[in-house]
Amino acid sequence: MRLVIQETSEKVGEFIANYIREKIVNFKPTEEKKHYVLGLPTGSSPLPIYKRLVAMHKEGKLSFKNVITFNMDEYVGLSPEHPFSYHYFMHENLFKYIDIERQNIHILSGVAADAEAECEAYEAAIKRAGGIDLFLGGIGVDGHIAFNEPGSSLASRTRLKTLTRDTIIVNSRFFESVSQVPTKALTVGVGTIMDAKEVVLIVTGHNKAMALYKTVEEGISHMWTASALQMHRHSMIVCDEDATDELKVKTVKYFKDVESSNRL
Ligand SMILES: N[C@@H]1[C@@H](O)[C@H](O)[C@@H](COP(=O)(O)O)O[C@@H]1O
Repeated sequence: MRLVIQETSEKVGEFIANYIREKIVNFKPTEEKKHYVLGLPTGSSPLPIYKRLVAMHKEGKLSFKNVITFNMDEYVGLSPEHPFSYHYFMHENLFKYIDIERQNIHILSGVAADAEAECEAYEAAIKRAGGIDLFLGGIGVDGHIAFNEPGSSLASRTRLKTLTRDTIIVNSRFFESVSQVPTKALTVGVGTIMDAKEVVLIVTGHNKAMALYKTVEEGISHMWTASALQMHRHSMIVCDEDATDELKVKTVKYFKDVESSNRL
C-alpha cells in the first residue's frame, strides 16, 4: 500500500487529479481500441478533485471522450433528478462540465423495481467494460468504503445495504433533516472494488483520523471495510496532515521518506 501525505485537502485534490489525468493520457483510450474505466465516489472528499478535472478539461488538457465511469453507490428511493441523489451530485459536480458520452456513465438506480437484478446487471456491465482500471474512493468516519458498512463481507459484490445509524447521521448534513436520509443504498461490494486494477482512496480531515489509523496500522477487519485494501496489489491512499492525527509518528515518517525517495 502506498500512503501519500499532503499538507491540505486542496493539495490532496491536486495530487489525485494530476494522477488520474496522467493515467488517462498515458492509456491513450480510443473508441475503437479501448476505453479507460474509472470508478467514482460522491461526498465532500472528491470535490476538490472534480473541480480540478473540470478545469483541466476546460484548458484542453484532458478529454473524457473515451472514458467509462461506474459510480460506487446510490441511495434507495431517490430518483436521478432528486437533488440529494448521487446521480444529481455527479451531474452537478462533474459530468455536466466534461465531454463524457452519456452512454458511458453508469450509476446504480435507486428506484429500480428489482434491486437485485439492478445490482447483477451492474456487475455484468463492469465485466463487459473490461473491469475497472482505477477505482477512486472516499472513506466514512467508521472506515466504510462505498456503502460497505461495518460488518460487510470483504468478498461482497454489488448489492442492497442497510445504512448504519452513524452513517445516516453523518450524511444528514447533505439533507434538510436526519429523517430525510434514506436508510438503504445500492452499493458496489468490497470485492467489486478489490477487483479494480488500481484503487485510490481519498482520506481528508481530522474526523477521518481513526478510520485512517484502522485502515493502515491495524489488521484487516470487516468492521473497517477500507482495511481490505491492505490485500490489494495496487492501492494508494492520499491523505492530508489532519487525517494522520491517529497514526504513529514512525508510520508518518516512514511513508514520507518513501515518497521523498520516490521523487529523487
Ligand atoms: N457512500 C459515501 C462514501 O462513498 C463516502 O466515501 C463517504 C464519505 O463522504 P465524505 O467524503 O463526504 O466524508 O460518504 C458516503 O457514505
